[in-house]
Amino acid sequence: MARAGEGVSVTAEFTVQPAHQGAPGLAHGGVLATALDETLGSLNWLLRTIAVTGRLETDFVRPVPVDTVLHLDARITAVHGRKIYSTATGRIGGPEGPVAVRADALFIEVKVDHFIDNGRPAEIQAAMSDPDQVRRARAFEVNP
Ligand SMILES: CCCCCCCCCC(=O)SCCNC(=O)CCNC(=O)[C@H](O)C(C)(C)COP(=O)(O)OP(=O)(O)OC[C@H]1O[C@@H](n2cnc3c(N)ncnc32)[C@H](O)[C@@H]1OP(=O)(O)O
Repeated sequence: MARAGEGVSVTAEFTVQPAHQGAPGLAHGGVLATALDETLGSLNWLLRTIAVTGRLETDFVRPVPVDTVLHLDARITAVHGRKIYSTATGRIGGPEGPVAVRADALFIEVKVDHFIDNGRPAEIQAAMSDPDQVRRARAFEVNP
């Protein structure tokens, strides 16, 4: 669950589950990168822009144990043509706790055809025929 903040920003929390571990008892870096990517990606909804991740540069600053709540904070830093630049931090021990992960991202605006042309037809068809408008829109955002 992500919430709009001041300016073009969002905050979110992600709880590291046992299924997310890489080294014993610690979050896998790829899962943490996914949490950052998802939080950064939700910023584009505030701009009402359809965009995909072109570049995601991640710093892993501290190990994140299983059962930890990662407090995510993301904001847009610049928009230039189709390019949307954004940055995010993930803190542990609370929203003001130490930074465990951070990322800088570049999202590229695309037409909805990006998904229709490149996605698997069965999933595209299922998403497009969902009578719930909100679910239909969000189906393109995150895998169920
Ligand atoms: C309906 C709701 C949808 C919600 C989506 C939520 C997404 C969730 C987050 C994700 O995980 S998205 C999935 C992972 N990402 C991808 O699958 C993207 C795969 N890559 C592509 O499809 C294409 O590379 C891409 C659409 C990103 C760019 O191809 P284009 O041919 O449209 O762009 P082009 O090459 O013309 O580049 C446009 C500008 O962006 C720049 N650019 C593109 N990719 C870049 C890159 N990787 N690094 C730096 N710059 C990049 C490029 O230099 C150029 O800059 P300039 O305008 O200044 O010339």
